[in-house]
Amino acid sequence: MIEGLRWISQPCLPIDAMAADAARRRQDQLTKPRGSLGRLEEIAIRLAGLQGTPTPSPDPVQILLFAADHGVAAEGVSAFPQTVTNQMVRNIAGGGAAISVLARALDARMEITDLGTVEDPGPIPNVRSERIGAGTGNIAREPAMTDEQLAAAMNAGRAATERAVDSGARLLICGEMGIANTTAATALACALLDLPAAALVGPGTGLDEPGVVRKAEVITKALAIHGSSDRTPLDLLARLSGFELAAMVGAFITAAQRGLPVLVDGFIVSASALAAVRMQPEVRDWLLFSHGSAEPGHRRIMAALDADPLLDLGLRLGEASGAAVAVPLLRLACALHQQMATFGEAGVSEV
Ligand SMILES: Cc1cc2ncn([C@H]3O[C@H](COP(=O)(O)O)[C@@H](O)[C@H]3O)c2cc1C
Ligand SMILES: O=C(O)c1cccnc1
Repeated sequence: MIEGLRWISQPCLPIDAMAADAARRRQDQLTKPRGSLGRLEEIAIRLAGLQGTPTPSPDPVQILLFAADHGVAAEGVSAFPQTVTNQMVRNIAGGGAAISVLARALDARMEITDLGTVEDPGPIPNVRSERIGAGTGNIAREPAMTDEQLAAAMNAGRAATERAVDSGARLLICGEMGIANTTAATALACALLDLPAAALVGPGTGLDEPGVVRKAEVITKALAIHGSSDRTPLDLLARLSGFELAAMVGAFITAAQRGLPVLVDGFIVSASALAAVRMQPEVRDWLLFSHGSAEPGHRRIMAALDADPLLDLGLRLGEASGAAVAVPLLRLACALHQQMATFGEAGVSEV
């Protein structure tokens, strides 16, 4: 085990089956035909079991946003230049990005961490700097990161999650910003699922057809160098992913160990979730999934995780935007669970 990562194998917290059963019984007593609130019932029951309470709630919601650059951007695998990562970190912190608007509208807490964008013109207001390097290595030629960098990234995600737990957060959302990170996420997922690049590759920020073909070739090259099936998920994470992806893996494992439910965003975040589950299968119990991403490989990752995301809105942004959009659903599911009258209370006849 890599020095500084021994905590990965610590057990996850068990789910409170009694709280989930009590929530299920309450749902069946509320003034509606049994099961008629569909997945909203499921959400309340799941959260009750995860939070160990008859009064589940996603609030306070903590959003952790991790940003980093990717050496593989040099292969022309994104429709946008690498400098956009740092520019978008400033935009997110300045309030103008999609996630900035969503976090504000939801009154959610957000912490932004720069783990290594290539531009470094000094501190950015409201952004934590935990620079691990000036972006990762180009995975088409070399490993993305060293074991030391992997440990630093995963520990940054762990520490951010511990801060969230200690400050009373009841739902964790992770998001990312990193030009070319759909290439890293696709390579990682292909290696973990033992699938070829063509099975998962997609346009990311908007590559045209020839661009997607080139991107698949780059991923195929990366998989040939690093993707050997006898490598551990941790090794694949170091070789094929990115600092922000590794931080999210650390965050998810820590959340499950500390008992904090997670709402997983789109394609990129799901690749990290898959890696976390491969390292610690019990992490799966702590994950809810917000939406199906338009990035084609997302479906494969959802199938591998036996996940059925709540929404299907054609989103393909990242930044935790889809998870943020699903928060009102969780709020409404919990409000219904807590505030609806039972048949007995309302004097409504049961069958
Ligand atoms: C302006 C802008 C804002 C974004 N916000 C999220 N992403 C998303 O796009 C990137 C991944 O796509 P690819 O692998 O094709 O580069 C990530 O930063 C992801 O968060 C953005 C991308 C852009 C251009
Ligand atoms: O679903 C995502 O996370 C995604 C898809 C395309 C581009 N950026 C992010």
